[in-house]
Amino acid sequence: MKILNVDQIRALDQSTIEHEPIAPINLMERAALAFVDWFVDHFPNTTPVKLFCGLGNNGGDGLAIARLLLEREFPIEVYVVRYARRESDDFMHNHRRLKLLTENIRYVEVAQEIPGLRHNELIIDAILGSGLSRPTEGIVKNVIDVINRSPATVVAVDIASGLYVDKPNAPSDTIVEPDYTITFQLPKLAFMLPKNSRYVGDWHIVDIQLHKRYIDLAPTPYYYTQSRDARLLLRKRDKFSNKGSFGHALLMVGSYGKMGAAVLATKACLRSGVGLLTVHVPKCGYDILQIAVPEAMCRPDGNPNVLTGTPDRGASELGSPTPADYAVVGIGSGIGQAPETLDMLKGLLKTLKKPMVIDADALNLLSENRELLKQIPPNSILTPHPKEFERLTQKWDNDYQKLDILREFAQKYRVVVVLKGANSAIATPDGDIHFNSTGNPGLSTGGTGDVLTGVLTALLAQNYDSVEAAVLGVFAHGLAGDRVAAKRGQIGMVATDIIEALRWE
Ligand SMILES: NC(=O)C1=CN([C@@H]2O[C@H](COP(=O)(O)OP(=O)(O)OC[C@H]3O[C@@H](n4cnc5c(N)ncnc54)[C@H](OP(=O)(O)O)[C@@H]3O)[C@@H](O)[C@H]2O)[C@@H](O)CC1
Ligand SMILES: [K+]
Repeated sequence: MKILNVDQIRALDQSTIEHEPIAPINLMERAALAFVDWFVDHFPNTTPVKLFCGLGNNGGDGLAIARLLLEREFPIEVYVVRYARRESDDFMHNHRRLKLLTENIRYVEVAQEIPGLRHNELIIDAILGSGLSRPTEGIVKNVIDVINRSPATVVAVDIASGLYVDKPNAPSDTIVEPDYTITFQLPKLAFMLPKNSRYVGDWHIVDIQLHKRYIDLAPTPYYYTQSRDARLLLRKRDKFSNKGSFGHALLMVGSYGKMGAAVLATKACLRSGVGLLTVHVPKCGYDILQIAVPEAMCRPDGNPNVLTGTPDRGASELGSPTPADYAVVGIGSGIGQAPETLDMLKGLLKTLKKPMVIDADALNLLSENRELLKQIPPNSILTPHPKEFERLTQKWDNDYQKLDILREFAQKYRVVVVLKGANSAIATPDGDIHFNSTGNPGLSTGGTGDVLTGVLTALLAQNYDSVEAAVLGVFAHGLAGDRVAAKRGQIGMVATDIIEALRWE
């Protein structure tokens, strides 16, 4: 699903009006109805509602919502925040319609006119929407402060008042902190960014049938991966396939004390459809791996504790293939940062041409030796968490700058970068960024990154292209986390649960 910028959202509105065609006021009615459908599904009509609206079209939506909720017998009070003298046409229209139904519309121009808010009430925030052009101030700021201090549940219409759709707010900006945001048609870039989470809450999209062709043609670097997007990427298995059809992967993982990471990556790789899997581990990990995962072949390193890349004498794999002989190499989980391991990584980068998966300590080794970055095979997938990415690049002032740095890095080195976190951001060599929709805070626990490395290695081995593998793998990994959370909660979740919950249909 695409994420459009604020100018495109405005143009989409116009395009819908012209092409459907539909009168603007009827489009506003459609938006209000879609909001109300969600609302009545979530709150009983005994809940007292206070609705705050501004004077533009977000406020117009609010007035239409107020009328529709009154018709559904919600006890609702409407407060028009009069920050200016100019109302939009559709605001005026809905104001007239609402007045036919109720006298109970109040106007807030000074702080004394702001009502008290109680915990059993619901607040609907329709003060400012995507038309925000400057920081909130004066009476708008006062109202937002009162809303944010109140214990009431807050639902924002389209976007929290005071939050920009696609550019950074200043730390000093006053912005509504909603429990829910019900947004029209498309997700907004602001919703994807970690620092905005308190200004977004739990967000949901409602479909208001905006012009589909405009959306299809609109250029954008930003995408949001939902279930149907992921399903389109997933391939079915051919009836006549065999294990050779799904690639032979090599994982180079583990070190003394970190063999758990190796086992997790191995199991996840096998649970993600790889045809054959060889795992190169330091010699100390040989028994561990063979016992823990009988499905994988093991290539013990000559070194007892860390990876050097040189197999132990007597390692019995047929014809002793080199890493370049495998369909894909996944490297990093639990490998540590020993000098011998760095030498191994340097050697691999010199010889490997096919995309690799690079994670964890392999990324830390790269950040200590940035001259190696340009040797990474094109279309490799790197999976840093924000701290690892900062070490690879630089500090950022805000989440938008982080996206710029992410995009530039992926383009410069022609790699796919999975920046892990809530709404993991996947940057492609072409400059696109795909935000993931699955996953939950339960995934913030040791070993889940190793699981992802295994998943991505398996997908590359099966010949998914790197962007598809990253988008699909990250989605499936997060979805597995959501399944575990639904079954046993977020707090007790461990990485092994994620592996068990992976599904590929
Ligand atoms: N697009 C769509 O697809 C659909 C959109 N719909 C709805 O329309 C909403 C967008 O409406 P909108 O464009 O009228 O802007 P809105 O946010 O109501 O602001 C009003 C005006 O306030 C002003 N202003 C700006 N910042 C300010 C500040 N800090 N303090 C005070 N004033 C400030 C600014 O005017 P300015 O002063 O900059 O000229 C601005 O124009 C959208 O969120 C959705 O709810 C749906 O109905 C149907 C489908
Ligand atoms: K709003």
